[in-house]
Amino acid sequence: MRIDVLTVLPGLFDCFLKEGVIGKAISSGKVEVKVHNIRDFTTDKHRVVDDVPYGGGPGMVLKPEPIFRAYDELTKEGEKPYVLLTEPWGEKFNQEMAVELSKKPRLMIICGRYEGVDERVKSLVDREVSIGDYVLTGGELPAMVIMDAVLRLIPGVLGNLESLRADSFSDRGLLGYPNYTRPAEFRGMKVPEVLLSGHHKKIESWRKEQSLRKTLERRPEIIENLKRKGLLTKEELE
Ligand SMILES: O[C@H]1NC=Nc2ccccc21
Repeated sequence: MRIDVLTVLPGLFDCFLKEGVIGKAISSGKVEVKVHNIRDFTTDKHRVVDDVPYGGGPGMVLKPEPIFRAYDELTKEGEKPYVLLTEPWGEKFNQEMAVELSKKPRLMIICGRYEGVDERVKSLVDREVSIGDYVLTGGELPAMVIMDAVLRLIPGVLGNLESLRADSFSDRGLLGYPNYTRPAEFRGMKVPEVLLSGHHKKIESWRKEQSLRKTLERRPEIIENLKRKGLLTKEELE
């Protein structure tokens, strides 16, 4: 997969693209992420990327020209990208959308900023996406959240597919089970015996029960939803 990011703050992405799972996925060539500074697509001396809103009002709006110039330049060759715009009022990002986006061969993420982008930019956009009902200073962190959730789903990026399978939100949206590692007892807190038993069937059913219990406790609507769709087995319903 290739992702092109358009932003006025490219420096915010430096660590994200170098460290951890994402950093390895890029350095190994499994995925390609290019961050572009919208300012590099201005033509005036002061490299202006924003301006005051027509009709008055607070703050600044990202101008259309530099973004369109960047889009034209970056789509001259190769597959047309599926274009996202990070917006406070966009469609709520979730695991389902992450799975859908992970299947696209090429993405472009335009990072919203200031009081937003000129409305005409949206003629380039396939999906306006928000990561939540709170207002951030810009769309760069949302772009990183989206890339993190999407890139980890690309085959080969996460070493052990098992951890992908056991993820929260991936087994029918149930929350994940509790995890423990050595030592078996720490400050008086013991690891549940079943996990030390080596009895895989018992461990599996304990984990399933913990996952159902945690989901019922914290996100009852997920259980209700699965019940309605008949996606819970008889044992799970007990
Ligand atoms: O993803 C959004 N969630 C919250 N705040 C934002 C601010 C700018 C762009 C995008 C978002």
